[in-house]
Amino acid sequence: MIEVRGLAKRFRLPSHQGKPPQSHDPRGHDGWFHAVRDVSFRCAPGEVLGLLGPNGAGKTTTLRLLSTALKADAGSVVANGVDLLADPLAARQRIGFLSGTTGLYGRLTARENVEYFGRLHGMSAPYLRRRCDELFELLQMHQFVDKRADQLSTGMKQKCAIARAVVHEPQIVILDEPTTGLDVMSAKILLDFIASYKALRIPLIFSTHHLHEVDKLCDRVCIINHGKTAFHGSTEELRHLGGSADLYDAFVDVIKQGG
Ligand SMILES: Nc1ncnc2c1ncn2[C@@H]1O[C@H](COP(=O)(O)OP(=O)(O)OP(=O)(O)O)[C@@H](O)[C@H]1O
Repeated sequence: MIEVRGLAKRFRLPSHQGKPPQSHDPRGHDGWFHAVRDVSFRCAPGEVLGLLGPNGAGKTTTLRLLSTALKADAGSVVANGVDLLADPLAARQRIGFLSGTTGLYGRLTARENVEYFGRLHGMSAPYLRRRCDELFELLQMHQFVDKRADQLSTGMKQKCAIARAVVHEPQIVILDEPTTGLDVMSAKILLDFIASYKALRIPLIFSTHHLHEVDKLCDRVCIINHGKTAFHGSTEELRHLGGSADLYDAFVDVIKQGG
């Protein structure tokens, strides 16, 4: 179980920038931009949680706080009783994090990129080999696994980045917009891969703009608007929020209500 409570993060606005980045955005004041103001949600073993919200809502910042890539100003992230914000090393061992910004090593092959991260996590050679074979099979990477990363297509790179993020068999998986840039067949492989975590009873959190992915995969949803949790509940609760049983309508309602 991962439980996130009252997460907050602000960034200093450049001194020449009197106004917040979006002038209608209530988050910029006093020389700071409060990107994440109060985000709370939980994800239990066997659940997939979808993190939704308009562009700039604070999804990536929230996920970077969870992964300890950024230091939170307030709030807590507790996983199986361990306070991850207080113990970033424990967090990095427990969490597999796919970020939209971390590049692969271009001169290494896909296989070498994944193996390198496995070794950094202290995996033994036979265990690492077994785990890589399993991941390359699940993500259908065999055709390009020995190609240099700088020669891979966008979708191939994304699969490689995901394999790298979860090579150490983390207890919690966090993926920032994992299907971005993937064609239909690759997206299907990835969605099946995400779904497989339910059977493993490993909480998986992913951000997305695609409501059909939420419909297909998510047990639970957190909608962030202007840096705050505007909705948190089961996908079924969200679906019936507006009475139309349509996720698109419900999402729009939550955002229009100003969350
Ligand atoms: N390092 C930073 N310094 C200043 N502002 C930042 C920084 N990182 C993010 N922000 C601002 O915080 C807000 C939230 O950004 P974030 O990337 O978390 O949004 P998002 O919900 O992931 O958006 P998208 O759907 O477009 O990916 C944005 O207004 C962004 O400009």
